[in-house]
Order: sequence, then structure tokens, then C-alpha cells
Amino acid sequence: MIESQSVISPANHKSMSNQVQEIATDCDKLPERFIRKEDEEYGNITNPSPAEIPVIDVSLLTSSSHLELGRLKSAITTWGCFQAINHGIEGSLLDKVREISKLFFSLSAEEKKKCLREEDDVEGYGNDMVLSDHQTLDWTDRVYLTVLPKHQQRLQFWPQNPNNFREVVDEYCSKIELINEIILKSLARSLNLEENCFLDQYGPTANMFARFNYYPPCPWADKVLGLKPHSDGSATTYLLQDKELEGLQILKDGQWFGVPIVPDALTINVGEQIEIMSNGIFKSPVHRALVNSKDQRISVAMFCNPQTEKDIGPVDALVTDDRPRRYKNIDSGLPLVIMMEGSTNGHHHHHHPPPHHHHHHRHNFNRGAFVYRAPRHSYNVQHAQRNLGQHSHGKTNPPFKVGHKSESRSGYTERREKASRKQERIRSNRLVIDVVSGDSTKIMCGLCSASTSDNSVVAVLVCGHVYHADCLETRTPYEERRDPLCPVCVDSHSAN
Ligand SMILES: O=C(O)CCC(=O)C(=O)O
Ligand SMILES: [Fe+2]
Repeated sequence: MIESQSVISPANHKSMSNQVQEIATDCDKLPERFIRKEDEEYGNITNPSPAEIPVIDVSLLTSSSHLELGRLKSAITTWGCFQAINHGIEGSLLDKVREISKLFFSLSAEEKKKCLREEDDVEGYGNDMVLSDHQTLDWTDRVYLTVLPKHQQRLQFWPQNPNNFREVVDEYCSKIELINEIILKSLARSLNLEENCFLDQYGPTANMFARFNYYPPCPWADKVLGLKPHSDGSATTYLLQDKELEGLQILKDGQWFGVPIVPDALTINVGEQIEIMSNGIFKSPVHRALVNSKDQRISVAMFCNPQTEKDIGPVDALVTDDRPRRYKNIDSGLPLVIMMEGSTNGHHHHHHPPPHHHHHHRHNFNRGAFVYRAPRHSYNVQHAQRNLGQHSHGKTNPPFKVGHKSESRSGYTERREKASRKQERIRSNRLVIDVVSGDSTKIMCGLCSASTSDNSVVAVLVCGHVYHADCLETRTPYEERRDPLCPVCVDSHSAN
């Protein structure tokens, strides 16, 4: 039997000897690290209503009739996603994609480990990256690959077995590229915008990432999650669901809905970047995956993104007097940063050792990887992660957006704005999670004056002021927690 300790310890994590698939077969007791927390952070697991997600005929989107465009707009504004049929990919190719995924995950552990990701990297075969001692682990193994631009493919992480793996993925990728172009244009047209207005933010070398999700059967299926609630950090995501087994759920109006399987459909959702480009008209949906007690489930997600290092932001035509700018421009090439739990800000009950390695995939944790983000109502994963070891029930979580660490270097002082104007306090809706590197720029918490570069949870407000999330939480009235006022700005404002 495998000890749960060997799963969680960052030190042992290095060897990555325990894929979930092995745990599933070797363990007779569910390692504690996988047990999801029974509170509002994850919501009710059982019997969700089916999501009535519109089925959209992609071939009609390019026709002269605007009916399908209207349905698309309604789907995305309501659900953030739709089921795409007649998308131009043959069922036989979809089956091949499923087949290569299934074959790969059915290989021996030894064979699969030829593609094992490195510990400070996201690319390759592996499981949920251990970023925190208090993180609940997802019941999933995966292969994560850069597929576009082609010259950035890192073939050492690509399965050689089955031997048509690469060929199938490349073919699938080029088909997805075509659909993506149609979808981006259609999204623009559905808002009566010039059809290239989203595509124009892409630059000549768009990115695509593939993630093959494998959810082993789990004897404790009702105690774990396959994937924690998150929204995708991509611009758009093309999900090929398992052919037989449902498991995807989507959060809408504070309630979870099960996403049905539509044969040969692709489940397409917008990610954070389209949310930003559309100035919030399109919402990147929060979703999660459940696992099954008897059967494995496989899904394949293709994440499409603008070229790295392109700035993205709300398109001009969508910033109006009625709808002021809700997001700042973001350098799409900045690595997402990963949040770690706090340790030295004086508010924590436990001392958490710093992460084993500080520079967790800073260079490569790009938007293809998903981003945990707060659903609009119930919880916030940053906080969830921070709280996991503490079993805090009935406590409402601060929704502070955690910032791009790099913002601090790119002159946020210029961007300081009066905190009292609401839309200006709304940061990029991306929940950016920060692996605060031990030697990163020292930024002081505006409240307790201790350094924030000590692996604490950091809240960077849109004014650029930085706080320990705990410090800010303490200072912020409950009603304002989704959108905290900046204490420093408020003080200086009232002093004037
Ligand atoms: O497995 C699923 O259905 C969801 C996968 C997903 O959300 C992801 O890979 O980002
Ligand atoms: Fe996702």
C-alpha cells in the first residue's frame, strides 16, 4: 500500500513515482490528499441537473443567416460554452484522438514514464502538480503538450507509443485551428463587430496546447474530484469528451450542471482571454470534472491562445460609456504565476514550509495550462488552497485576484488609479496564481509591512498596491470581499 505521505511530500514529489493511475490500483485506502473538502468551496457533488447547453451547427455560422450566430451569442453569454456539431472534423478522426489517448494511458507505467514531465515543468506526462502542502490533489493523470507553434513542440515529451500519436495530434490540431478561426470570427460577428477583431489580437504565431486527461476509476469517487473547479486561461478551449462517460460539470448561477455527451460534438468554451477581449460580455465558465467509481474517463482539451508576448485587452468597440473597460491589457506572454500558501505573515496558524523549489515552471506555465479562478459566487480556489489544511467551514473566502508578479516590474505605479472608482478596482479577471519566488522582487504588504515575497498569498489590487490576502481580508468588510477597496488608496483619498 502506498502511504499518502509519499504522494504529497514535495521532497518525494521529485521522483513522481505515484501517478494517480498507480494509486488507484495499489492503494486500499484513499490517500488523504485527494479528499475534497466538504464545504462550499466545491459545492454539492451529487445529481446535478443536466446543463441545457445549446448545440450549435458550426457550418451554419458562416452562412448568411444570422440565426445561428444569435444562438451562439446566447450560448456563450449564458453558459460560456456550447456543443459544436458539423464542425468539420470527421467522427473517425475524433475516434482516433480518443484511441491514441486510451492506448497511451493503458501502457505500462514504465513505458509512460518515458514522457514524464520534469518536476519544474508542465509539459509531458504527469499528475496534478504539487504546489502546496495543503492542496487537494486531482484524481487525474495527464499528458500536456505544446502543439503550436510547431517549432516549439518538445518532442521528448510526446508519446512514441502508439506510434501514430504525433501524426494524429498534428492532424487534429490543424483541424482545430480551422474551427478556431471560424469560432473567433463568429463570436465577433455575433456582437456585430468586425469579424477579425478577436483574431487581430492573435499575432502570426498562435499557440495551441493539448491536454489529455485521464481519470482512473476511483473506488472513492464521491470523495474526490477529477479536476478542481477552474476556468481555462486560454482564449478558447475545444474539449473532446469521453464517448461514454459523463463527468464534466459547469457552474452557472451558483449551481453545478452536468454537461451531457453529444455524439461527435466538441464542447467549446471561451477562456479568460476572450472574456477579457470581450470586455466581460463573454464569460469564461467555471467547470470541474468528476470521476467514476468503475470506469476510466478520458477527455482531450485543446487550448487555443494568442501568440505569447502579445498584449491582449478589451476590443475598443466594446468599451463604451455604458460598459466601461473592465480589464486591463495583459501581456499574454507573461507566465502565469502560481499561488503558494502563506507562511510568515503572522496570520497563519500553521507554519508551512516553503515549497521545495521556488521556480516552479515560471517560464512555462503559460495560458495553456488552466487557471484556477473564483467562480462568481461561492468560493475562491486561492483561498481554498490556502485553507485546505485548516478545514475552515462556513468561512467566506476573500476573492482577491492574485496578480501577475511581473506587474510589479512593469511599472504598475504608472497605472495607479483612484481606488474609489469601482471599475478601476476590477483587475484582470484572470486569477493568477503565484509561485512567489524566494528571490523575486521584494514587495511590502501595504498593511503589515512585511515582505510579500515569502510564499504568502498575495493580493495585488488594480491600483498596484499589494497585500497579504489575509491582511486585506481582515480589513475588508464582508460585502466588499469580492471587490475590496484598497486601504492605502482610501486613506490617501480621505486625507486629501
Ligand atoms: O475532463 C473534462 O471534461 C474537463 C477537462 C478540462 O476542463 C480541462 O482540461 O481544462
Ligand atoms: Fe478546463
